[in-house]
Amino acid sequence: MVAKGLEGVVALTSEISSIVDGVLTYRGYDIDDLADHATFEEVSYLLWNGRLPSKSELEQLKQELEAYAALPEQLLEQYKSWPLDGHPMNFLRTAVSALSLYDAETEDNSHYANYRKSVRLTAQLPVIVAAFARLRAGNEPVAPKPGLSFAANFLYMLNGEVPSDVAAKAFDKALVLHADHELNASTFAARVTAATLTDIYSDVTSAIGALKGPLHGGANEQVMEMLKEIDSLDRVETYLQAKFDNKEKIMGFGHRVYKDGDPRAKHLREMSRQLGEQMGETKWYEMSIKLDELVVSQKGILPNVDFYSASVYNYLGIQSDIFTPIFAISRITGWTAHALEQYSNNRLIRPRADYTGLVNQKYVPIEQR
Ligand SMILES: CC(=O)SCCNC(=O)CCNC(=O)[C@H](O)C(C)(C)COP(=O)(O)OP(=O)(O)OC[C@H]1O[C@@H](n2cnc3c(N)ncnc32)[C@H](O)[C@@H]1OP(=O)(O)O
Ligand SMILES: O=C([O-])CC(=O)C(=O)O
Repeated sequence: MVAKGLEGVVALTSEISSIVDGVLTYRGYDIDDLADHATFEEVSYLLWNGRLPSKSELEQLKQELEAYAALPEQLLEQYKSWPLDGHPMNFLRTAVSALSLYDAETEDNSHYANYRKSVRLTAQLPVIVAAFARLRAGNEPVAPKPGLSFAANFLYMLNGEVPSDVAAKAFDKALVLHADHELNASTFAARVTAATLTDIYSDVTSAIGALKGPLHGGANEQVMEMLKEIDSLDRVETYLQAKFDNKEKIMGFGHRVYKDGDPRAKHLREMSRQLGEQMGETKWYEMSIKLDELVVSQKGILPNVDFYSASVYNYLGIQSDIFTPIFAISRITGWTAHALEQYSNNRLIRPRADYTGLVNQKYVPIEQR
């Protein structure tokens, strides 16, 4: 029996995050609790180490994140010669792969070296994404500002201005909500890669490639494109009806594991409402609410994490093709925590396929074909 899409298959054990009866936990902490109280730096430490940091451990992590953020100067120079008109996820995937060439520890698969690389990658991903966004707009990259939180620093490097407290807090919460999610497709890709005992840059490169797809992390960008295409509240119904008639999927809805709703969506919905009100531009929030009500009432399918994150990032002034890279900036902590776990108790991941192709073929010389 083939489990198409591996639905319901338990492929491995993990102590990192769990989804049971619609409740998501990181290391045993309910996502609602973490979203309301924890910072992204604390959550990163939690995912990697299995416990919340003490004050001094958190301080040390913050210092490491600041110290590791600088990209190799040569690589930063090279970025300027790379094509900047492609998708930012292609740039990010290539940039992470290129980083492996500049790291003396790339081939060191000891736990401590891989832990250091996890922190380094977490520090460097936002720098890469912000540098890309600025270079393609014809601006010079902005170096990270010591003393800012991880979330505030990304917005600072992107826009060249220290963000408001409201924006930095909202972004921090979005990062917390996206940090890990059990055996989602990109994390599975990272673990399959790690299970060959290759290096952690390879694991993350695989994961970025998997996250980019519109059925996974790429959906947040598609949601914003949909909102922009609809563009006004009174067009939502007609737009949706046409989608339903054409049997097209509505981006940001549905989930392989959650059938009664994604616990992260309510936080993002509330953030979208608050940001919309604060900015005096509730249109994107109101359209999202209407889409949500109609998809739920007509199809019984609920919004996932990608749905309200789109309007949240849009309210924060971020361009829609940077949404999925932002997902990666957060999920890098989950990917690397899973890679560390995989290396610590490894077995090659190699399932079987049920062969349904031709049989008994005989080679025919090319002249006779
Ligand atoms: C961070 C994340 O990765 S969250 C997910 C982000 N992806 C999206 O938002 C893309 C839109 N959603 C989807 O494509 C799917 O719901 C997925 C990929 C998330 C889950 O896929 P699966 O578990 O394989 O469910 P599947 O695609 O088989 O859907 C089951 C049924 O619900 C329908 N359905 C699922 N999602 C949607 C949707 N967004 N819009 C309309 N119908 C949908 C399917 O058409 C299918 O109907 P059928 O049984 O009549 O054929
Ligand atoms: O778990 C999944 O299939 C997708 C998801 O929601 C995530 O990666 O956050």
